Amino acid sequence: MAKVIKGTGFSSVTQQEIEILEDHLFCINEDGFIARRISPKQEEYEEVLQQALKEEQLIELKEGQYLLPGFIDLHIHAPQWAQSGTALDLPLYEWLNAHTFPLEAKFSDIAFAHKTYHHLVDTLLASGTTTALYFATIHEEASYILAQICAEKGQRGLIGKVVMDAPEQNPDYYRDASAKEALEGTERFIQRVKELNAGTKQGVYPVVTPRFVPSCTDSVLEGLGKIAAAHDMHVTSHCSESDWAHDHVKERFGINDSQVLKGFGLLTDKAVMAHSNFLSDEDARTYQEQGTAIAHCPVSNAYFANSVIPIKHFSDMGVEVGLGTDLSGGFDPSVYSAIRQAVMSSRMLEDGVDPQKEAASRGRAHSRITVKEAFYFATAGGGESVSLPIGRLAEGYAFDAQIVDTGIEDASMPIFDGMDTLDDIFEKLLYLTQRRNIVSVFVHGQQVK
Ligand SMILES: Nc1nc2[nH]cnc2c(=O)[nH]1
Repeated sequence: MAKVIKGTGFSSVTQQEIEILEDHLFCINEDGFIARRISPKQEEYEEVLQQALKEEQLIELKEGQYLLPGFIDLHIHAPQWAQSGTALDLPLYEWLNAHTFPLEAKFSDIAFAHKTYHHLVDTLLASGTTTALYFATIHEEASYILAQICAEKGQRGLIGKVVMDAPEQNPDYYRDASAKEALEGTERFIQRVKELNAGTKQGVYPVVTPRFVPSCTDSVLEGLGKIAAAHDMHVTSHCSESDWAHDHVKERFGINDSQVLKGFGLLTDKAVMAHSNFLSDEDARTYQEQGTAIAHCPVSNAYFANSVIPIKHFSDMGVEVGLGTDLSGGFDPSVYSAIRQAVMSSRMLEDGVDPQKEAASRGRAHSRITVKEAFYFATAGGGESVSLPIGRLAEGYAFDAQIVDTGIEDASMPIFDGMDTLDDIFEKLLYLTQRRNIVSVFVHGQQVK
């Protein structure tokens, strides 16, 4: 073994159920995977513990520290980190044109890309995000720099060079010159990131990334579908996010966003579609059949979605679900915030929000999710969505983890006199953890914080 971690951890079994791994040994092999998970009841516990001590491989959690899987952010716009926390009073379409496209255009400047992306990846790792599915920009060099920074700093990155070639929907100063150039650039980017990945332990992956249907011509969508199939690539995009985006696609094609994406070969089992708020049941069944996942972005949805997604309903239909921060439509880089908002938004959908209405007709029944379900989305669900063995503290999974210290000075949690069960502590961890509480982070067995 390369490392043995001793401590109490929490990991999802199903969406509703977690396992509490009290005082377990997590044995990490040279390849960065959890080779063995040993409970104190097992015979070999003491022997493995003593051996790890002797070989100086033991990392022992202190009193008040707990182990959680690293979080998976399924939807984040890396360049938008530079404007996080601003401009959220505008609707999506105006926000894109007035703020976001001008900002993203600046990533033709390599020095600016370096500065922003270093800062972002450090921030995410410090916040417990061990895997991120990124939108970069249309620029090949800046997008590649993001992949290099993930590789260097040890974050598992899935990185999309954004494609947006439709002249009517994108400004002249920020769009692909033609479908042909966009497709050639995507092919080159895929090859370069694949080569980079060959020397990277935790994995960096190129992703086919049409920004969203409104910003793409038919020919580029068709070409991207072919590239995704030819290279068996991850795919990501936005789908049916707001009234405007959803209706725009319906007017152009006469069918829903998701059916358009499917027609172009972009709804695959390695596809992750951000938002997906306005899916019909038929669309959700298509996701389920195709193995396509929803990146649920509850913070950003509060600003741009014009609705609350019935995430419980879609998840019960068997659609894979993970969480996204959606920087900077969402202002907070922490997946903890996404977990909290996912629970709160689902409660508001269930109860309804207009006090002028009768309670019985105010909300949508059976919509709430628990914090355990939101934790599942942030970990195991995210792993399933990108078809990688990540998101659980279980044998055969990559050791991606965060150690949370509940007693850290200035951020200690209200845990007194042995009153709390480990179930209570799990909930407190999810609701009260701040960045300062996250004292160590591991990706693929390597300590990165
Ligand atoms: N939230 C969000 N939605 C989009 N739709 C197209 N582009 C974007 C974006 O950058 N953010």
